[in-house]
Amino acid sequence: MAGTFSPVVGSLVWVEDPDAAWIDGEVLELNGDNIKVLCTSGKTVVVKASNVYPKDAEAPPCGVDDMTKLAYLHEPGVLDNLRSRYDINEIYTYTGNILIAVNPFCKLPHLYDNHMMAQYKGAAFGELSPHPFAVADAAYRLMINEGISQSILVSGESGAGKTESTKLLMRYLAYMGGRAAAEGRTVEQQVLEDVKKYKLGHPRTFHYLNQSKCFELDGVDDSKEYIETKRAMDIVGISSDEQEAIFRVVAAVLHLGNIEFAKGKEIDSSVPKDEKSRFHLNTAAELLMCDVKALEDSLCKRIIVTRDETITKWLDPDSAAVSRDALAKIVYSRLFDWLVDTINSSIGQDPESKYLIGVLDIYGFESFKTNSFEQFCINLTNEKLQQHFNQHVFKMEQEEYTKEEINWSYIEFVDNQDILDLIEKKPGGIIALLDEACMFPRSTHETFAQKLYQTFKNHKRFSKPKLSRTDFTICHYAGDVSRRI
Ligand SMILES: Nc1ncnc2c1ncn2[C@@H]1O[C@H](COP(=O)(O)OP(=O)(O)OP(=O)(O)O)[C@@H](O)[C@H]1O
Repeated sequence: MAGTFSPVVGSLVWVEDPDAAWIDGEVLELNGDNIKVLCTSGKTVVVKASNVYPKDAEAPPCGVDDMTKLAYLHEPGVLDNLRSRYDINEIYTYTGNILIAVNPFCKLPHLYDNHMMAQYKGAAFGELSPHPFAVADAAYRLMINEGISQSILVSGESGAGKTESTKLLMRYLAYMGGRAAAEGRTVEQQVLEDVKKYKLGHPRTFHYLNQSKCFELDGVDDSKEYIETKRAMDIVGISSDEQEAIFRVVAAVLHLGNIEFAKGKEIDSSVPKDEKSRFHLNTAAELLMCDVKALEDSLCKRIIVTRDETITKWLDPDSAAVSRDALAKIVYSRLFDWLVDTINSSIGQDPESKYLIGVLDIYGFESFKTNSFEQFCINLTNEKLQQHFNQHVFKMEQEEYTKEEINWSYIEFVDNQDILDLIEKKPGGIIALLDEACMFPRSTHETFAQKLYQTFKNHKRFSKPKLSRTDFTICHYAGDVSRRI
């Protein structure tokens, strides 16, 4: 866009600013390739003509709810529109059928209540203010009326608010297909009964909860969240007996975490450390409905089954603590898996079903000073989705315009294919190099680092890299490769 725009004296423009990202101003002088701009901040800057973007003087001060209505759909125009809307507490904006959400970093309960869901039910897309409920409703209606499965992709950087948006989408879909919850006792009553039944106390007293030393968050009311969680479980059809079992298991995990061990009578053996540890052991067994001696043995002993015999080995206190944490993790993880299965079948996921709505909430793009291999994989997935998005949205839309004979100008977008090639292309791409390096012992890692350095150096986006070979650090030879660029 900047390339095709020829500013004249008096043009309103956007110029890049190191602090504010973009700042608007008026062109004062043109001098060959350079132009002088008087910014609204009062400062005058001289910039390359190819680096300024036109500003729409007629843009409404409160922004537009669908950015396809903008005169110029370029980065400063999009950001300015989102900021104008954010200033009037409008965090959602459409770009066609894409919903853009800006993280409000505060609770906005009035936006998401039952009344809101009722309003969006069946409303034509675009008729009401942009909202995740509108996206979910459109997907639901398309699936029901056209008999086509739907996908909703939620993407964005880490912490942008994807999971919150996903929860809203799921809440709306559950509302469309679920049933209402029954409320009885007051919030306080219910929370207190719980605390009592599961022998729980303040989070500060539980090892698994007190590591961060953060027990309260501004704007988060734990009792309300608890009731919300129970209500959500009611909505997806988890019975009260099952809910009771879920809370019992979670409480049991917390009690397990508080069992400490001391040396026992036998060599290298262990026993619960004191009365407090015994109390937590007994409560965990009670909540898990298992024999307390069997639970103690499972923590303090290891049974090794060989072809000929079964050997019981005592564990020392440190090993018993490891065994305790492993048990807590596996119980919690099984509970999680059970919840996913139960929710899927409760909300009617039927393996025979012809259609479905998939909601993908991916890990957000992350960039730290030192990135782990996991972050590298997360970022690759994001790059691949971006490529899919580019091809699907830009290509498809532009084909549609051509078909309809609509007068349009080609929309420029940054093609990230070169990044994907750098990572995935065979041979010579980072993954291929990693594969190669992981097959050989540590001694080959210097060669690997050299090849990786060369790959970056040859790459067009890094053709003048401010990199040195020591910027590539390789951790274990089993394939855990840390990347520092
Ligand atoms: N619509 C919203 N209303 C209120 N708070 C929000 C909203 N969206 C995001 N937040 C706040 O931002 C925080 C981070 O959001 P969230 O966990 O959804 O990010 P994410 O994009 O899923 O991050 P990651 O990729 O790291 O998982 C939330 O814990 C919440 O405090």
